[in-house]
Amino acid sequence: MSRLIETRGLSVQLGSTEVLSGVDFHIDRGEIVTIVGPNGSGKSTLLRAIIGAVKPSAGQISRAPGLRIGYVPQRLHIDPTLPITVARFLGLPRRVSRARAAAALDKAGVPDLAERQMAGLSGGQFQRVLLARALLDKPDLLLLDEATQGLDQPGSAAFYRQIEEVRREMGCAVLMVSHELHVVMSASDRVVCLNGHVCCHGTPEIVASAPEYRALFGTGTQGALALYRHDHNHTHDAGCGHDHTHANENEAAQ
Ligand SMILES: Nc1ncnc2c1ncn2[C@@H]1O[C@H](COP(=O)(O)OP(=O)(O)OP(=O)(O)O)[C@@H](O)[C@H]1O
Repeated sequence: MSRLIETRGLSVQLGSTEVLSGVDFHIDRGEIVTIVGPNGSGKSTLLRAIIGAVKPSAGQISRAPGLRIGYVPQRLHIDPTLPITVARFLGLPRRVSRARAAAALDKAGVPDLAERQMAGLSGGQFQRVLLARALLDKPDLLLLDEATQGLDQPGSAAFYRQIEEVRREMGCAVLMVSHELHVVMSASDRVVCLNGHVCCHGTPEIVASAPEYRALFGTGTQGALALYRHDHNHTHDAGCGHDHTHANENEAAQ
C-alpha cells in the first residue's frame, strides 16, 4: 500500500496560538480516513497544512511525488446575483472541456446540472458541484472539510454514499472532516480524533451483520450505528469526547 501523505511532529502556529502540536498522521492510497474533534481542534488547519495553504511551524509533511489532491471546502460563497452556470463555474480558473465537466458531474451524481445557474441550486446540489470540481483532475486524494454542513440527514447520507462510489470507481483516498459520527464512522477505514494533537485513532467496525442493528439503524451509511475501536495509550484530555483508557475497547459511536 503506498503512502500518499505523512506528517511527522507537525505543529502549526496561527497568530499566537499553537493550533496543531506534534501531529503524526498518514493516509495511504484508497483509504477513507475521517478526522473528528471538537470545534477549534485544528481539523481544518490539518487539511490546509496538507494542501500547503498553511506552513508548519515545526515537523514535516511528505507527499507522494506527483500527488493530485481534490479539495471540497467547508463552504464557498458565490454572490447570488452573479449569473454563472455550473459548466462555467467548473471552468474557473482554468477552462475545462465540456466532456470533462460532464464526466465530473456524472461522477458526482448530478449529470444534468451543467446548464443550471449556480445560484439556483439546492444545498445538496451545490455540494455535488463542489465535489465535481474536486474530481476534475482525477485526484489521488480527495479532501472533504465538513462537506455536508447545512444538508439534512438524508441529503448528507446520500452525499457520503456518493463519496463511497467515487472511491470505488476512481480508487482515490478520501480524507474527511465531519461531525456526523454515526454517518461517517461506518464509511471510514480509520478515524483520527484530533484536539490540537492526535488524542486517539482507530479502526471503525461496522456491525453490518448484526440483525438487531440492521433493524434499528439500517445498513451501510444510511444511518448505521458503527462500532469503532480505539488504541489507547494515554488518558484523554477534556474535550476529546471519549473518557475511557483501555486498549482496543469497543464502544458505540453514538
Ligand atoms: N488565521 C488564523 N489566525 C489565528 N487563529 C486562527 C486562524 N485560523 C484559525 N485559527 C484558530 O485555530 C483554531 C483551529 O481552527 P480550525 O478551523 O482548524 O478548527 P476546526 O477543528 O476545523 O474547527 P471547526 O470544527 O469549528 O470547523 C481555532 O481556535 C481558530 O480560532
